[in-house]
Amino acid sequence: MAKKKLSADILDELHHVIVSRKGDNPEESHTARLFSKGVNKIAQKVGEEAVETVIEAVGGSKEELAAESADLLYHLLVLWEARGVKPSDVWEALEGRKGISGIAEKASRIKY
Ligand SMILES: N=c1c2ncn([C@@H]3O[C@H](COP(=O)(O)OP(=O)(O)OP(=O)(O)O)[C@@H](O)[C@H]3O)c2ncn1[C@@H]1O[C@H](COP(=O)(O)O)[C@@H](O)[C@H]1O
Repeated sequence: MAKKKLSADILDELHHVIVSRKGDNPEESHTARLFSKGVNKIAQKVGEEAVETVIEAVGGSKEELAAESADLLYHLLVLWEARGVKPSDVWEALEGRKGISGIAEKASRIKY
């Protein structure tokens, strides 16, 4: 069987699953459990997953870095939903930065 072609579309699919878990039983769904704990706890989890990603980036294998990155993206999507941010809001922000050098953008922010 042909292997499914994976792309960032999977983030939109995951977002739909995350939204569908709202109000579900926290005993049966990790996502529902996170929502039941509130934004502060979800934000804390994102911070933990970010640290774990950084640890794997400097000392782990590529596979471990990819796995921790997946954990981070999942928890970040849950955080966005908990704060009412849609993935498309973030995609728009990225789209708006296309063609703008990060270095030039930073220089434009420096005030003397
Ligand atoms: N991508 C993920 C995903 N990545 C990580 N995790 C879970 O995140 C948890 C992280 O474990 P930790 O011990 O760090 O955190 P914790 O259990 O909250 O413990 P504490 O930090 O509270 O002590 C694990 O239970 C992982 O299984 C995920 N849980 C769900 N998903 C996706 O979400 C979908 C829906 O999941 P449910 O909501 O559980 O049905 C799944 O089909 C997946 O596609």
